Amino acid sequence: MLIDNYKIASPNVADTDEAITATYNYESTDVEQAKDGSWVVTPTSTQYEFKTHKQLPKLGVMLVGWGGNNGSTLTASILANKKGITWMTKEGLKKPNYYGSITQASTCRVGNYRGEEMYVPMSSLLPMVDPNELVIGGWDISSANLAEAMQRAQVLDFELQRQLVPFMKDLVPLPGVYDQDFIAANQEERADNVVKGSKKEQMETIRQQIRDFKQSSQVDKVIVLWTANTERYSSVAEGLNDTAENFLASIDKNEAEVAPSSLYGAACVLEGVPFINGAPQNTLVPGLIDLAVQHNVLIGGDDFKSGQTKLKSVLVDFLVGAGFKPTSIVSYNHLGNNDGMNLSAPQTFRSKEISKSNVVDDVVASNSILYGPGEHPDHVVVIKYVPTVADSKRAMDEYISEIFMGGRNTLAIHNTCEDSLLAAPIILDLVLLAELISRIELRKDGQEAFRGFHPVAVLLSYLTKAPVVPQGTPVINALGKQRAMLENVLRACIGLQPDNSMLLELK
Ligand SMILES: NC(=O)c1ccc[n+]([C@@H]2O[C@H](COP(=O)([O-])OP(=O)(O)OC[C@H]3O[C@@H](n4cnc5c(N)ncnc54)[C@H](O)[C@@H]3O)[C@@H](O)[C@H]2O)c1
Ligand SMILES: O=P([O-])([O-])O[C@@H]1[C@@H](O)[C@H](O)[C@@H](O)[C@H](O)[C@@H]1O
Repeated sequence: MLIDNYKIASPNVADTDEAITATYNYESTDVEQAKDGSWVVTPTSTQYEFKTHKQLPKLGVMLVGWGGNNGSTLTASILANKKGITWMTKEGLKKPNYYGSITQASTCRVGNYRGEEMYVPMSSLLPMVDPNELVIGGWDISSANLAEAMQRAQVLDFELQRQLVPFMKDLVPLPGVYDQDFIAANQEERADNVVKGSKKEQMETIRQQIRDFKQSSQVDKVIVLWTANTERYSSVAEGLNDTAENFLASIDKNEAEVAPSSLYGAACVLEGVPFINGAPQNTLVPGLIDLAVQHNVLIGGDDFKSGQTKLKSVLVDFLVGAGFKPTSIVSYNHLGNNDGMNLSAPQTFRSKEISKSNVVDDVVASNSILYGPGEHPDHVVVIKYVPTVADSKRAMDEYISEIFMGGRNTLAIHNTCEDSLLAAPIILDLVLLAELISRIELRKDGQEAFRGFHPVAVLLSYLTKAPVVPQGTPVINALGKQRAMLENVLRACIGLQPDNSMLLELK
């Protein structure tokens, strides 16, 4: 049963007009190796205090690549939800929704009432910005307005598009920073709306555009998210982008190897604006991460985890967790949108191949019963550009696993859907959760001052194929663990322990 009108009755939770403050016992373990080589696992309990500020900002979102399939689809969908626009289709009347968003369409278990499992919307756990109130803007190297972009994307039903055109035709992307060396050559014909000048001048232009947007839209906060084309990887080198100082110096020196996406990231950090990378390239080079940490500005990424890879991070976790040994994973897909066209170039495909391939590493490494040192399933990723299917991506996967007594199990999966209808709600969650995270402070027992989370927003991992994590911390790709990490931190902020599924009270 779903309940959305509830309160937490706990002596450890104080809920005032300004903030929700919760004292929380964090139960974990400490693992040490004894002198004789044996291992000792010691349960630990650490007291944390969480403070979540409740004042919701008028939130502005600036999308890099606003005129793309994802950007135009998200903009259209928020307008349709906000205005309650319905549309007729051959299957009947359709209503707008936010399916595919965990904040807007998923629930969390809070307990059992007289034998019935009780759930609450994830969005009710802590005060969260209403997506219908977002103010959206952004950049695109294509000058097409958002109505033209929506039509170009061929994602939404015609009857819905027709009703949205009046609300979108006057939304025009800001000129973007374009460097043909970083995306496929086939994108050049699209690039009629670009910022000229040196890299330093381009970065300063982006900074000014952010300030202008904040001023003109009268928002309290801005979050910038990259949903522009996938770039090739940037080289990472000492003296180039290994530290904040070297990274900024490289921009000053107009260093060719500084990618447009990293320029947007630098502009955001210097403006104190969170920056999230929804594509697979290594935008967040070490120097940019260092800059974000120095300025304590939230950054996150990489690459929305939307469909084929999201399923992979569940399926391999299930197989290995069940004691089966995946030995071959082949992921093929074809799509016909501009993303697919951009990915038809080897250098941009390579960026995507990396993010789609590394997603099983944590699960494989978790089971040395199945996998010897350095052993890994065969893993192949293929992406082909087929214009006819447009945004309706066709994904075909084959998983072969060794099972009991020399047996073999083969799973063949076919998955078809508009890629942008998977990505748009993920963009929404990234933005809403990044804003929420920035309002949460915490302190550990005995520490005086509250502090924010580490600027590298590992809590966004559920939404990304290749989570960027603070240096020296593990990369978790298994979807269940990623979701648990996020939900349990939100639960801790209202004094609730993780839902451990033990149901001891019923046994
Ligand atoms: N399911 C998904 O759609 C999905 C999942 C994961 C990641 N992604 C990534 O999201 C990104 C967007 O996907 P899409 O389908 O919307 O692609 P798209 O090609 O339709 O949109 C990208 C937009 O970015 C613009 N652009 C390119 N370089 C720019 C720059 N430097 N500055 C400003 N604008 C720029 C392009 O003109 C285009 O309008 C891609 O990188 C894709 O790999 C998509
Ligand atoms: O579905 P998924 O693997 O999460 O991600 C998608 C890929 O399958 C597709 O090839 C690519 O074009 C999209 O940008 C997205 O990355």
